[in-house]
Amino acid sequence: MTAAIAAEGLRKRYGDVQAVDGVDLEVRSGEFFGVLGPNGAGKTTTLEILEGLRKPDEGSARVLGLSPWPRNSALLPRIGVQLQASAFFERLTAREQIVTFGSLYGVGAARADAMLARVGLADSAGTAAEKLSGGQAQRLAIACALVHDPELLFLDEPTTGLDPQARRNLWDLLREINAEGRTVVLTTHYLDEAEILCDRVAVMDHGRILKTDPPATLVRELDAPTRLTVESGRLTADRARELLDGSGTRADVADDGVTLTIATRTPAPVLALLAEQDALRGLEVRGATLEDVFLQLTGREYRA
Ligand SMILES: Nc1ncnc2c1ncn2[C@@H]1O[C@H](COP(=O)(O)OP(=O)(O)OP(=O)(O)O)[C@@H](O)[C@H]1O
Repeated sequence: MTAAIAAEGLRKRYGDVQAVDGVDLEVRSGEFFGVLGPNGAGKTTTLEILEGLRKPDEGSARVLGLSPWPRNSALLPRIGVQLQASAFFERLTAREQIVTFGSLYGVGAARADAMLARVGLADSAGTAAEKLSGGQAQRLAIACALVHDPELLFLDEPTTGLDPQARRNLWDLLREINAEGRTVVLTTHYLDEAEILCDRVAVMDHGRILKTDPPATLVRELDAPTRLTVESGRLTADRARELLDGSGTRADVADDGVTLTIATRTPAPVLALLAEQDALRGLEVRGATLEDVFLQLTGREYRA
């Protein structure tokens, strides 16, 4: 199968800032691919190069088998780029926005209406774009990016600033768009978003991709212990250690006076012990997450 995107050695510098510093990237056709990194990691610049909006200083890219730079008129109808909500035309309603975008691609009003319904905005068709909520504006931006039925959709931080419910609703929409067979490339600085949505994630920091893998593989390869936490008080850390040692269970035990934390690679006997000691109050079990992956790859805590 041909790759939807193949890029090698991309570099882009703005003055003193090396925004993109040697990025290699391959996105498979039909994939939901995430570029994850903190602010300033170089995600947007990388996307802009792939979208044909910026010329890289170095490196080469093929998008749907074509070179995106110089701006390629054979490529533009095949890709959708989600604009920032601030890029809407002034004083047009939601429907007028999407009809206008559609007309740029020779798409009729019926398709524009269908897309409004598709993103759940049929009831807001007559609302001025600047009066839409944050989540609605993002949906309209996605509808505009899809109006010409592109094969490949680029989304730059589509859920930034949305409340949790609006984010979840948007995730459902993005999953559906991908399930229709479209390749989706998304940048995000939300670890949970990358973990939930993406088939594969490229972890990016300081202009470089540190690792690319399915989220579950990134987490599994860490081989991090499971953390079990319960309320302090029922079982002291010393007693927990003694009992765990006695049963040959390897674990690190800590108690900060509020929470007893037991980190172990064999959670089953630890759970059994906590149950035996009637010390399960407030139990939480937490495996490694992409946050731990980022910490391991960069040596720093993740700060979006
Ligand atoms: N047009 C520009 N001129 C100068 N510097 C820029 C420009 N665009 C981005 N930068 C700088 O390049 C670096 C990478 O920016 P970029 O926007 O690509 O990162 P990002 O990962 O998308 O971050 P964010 O999540 O904040 O958008 C940052 O240090 C940024 O300040």
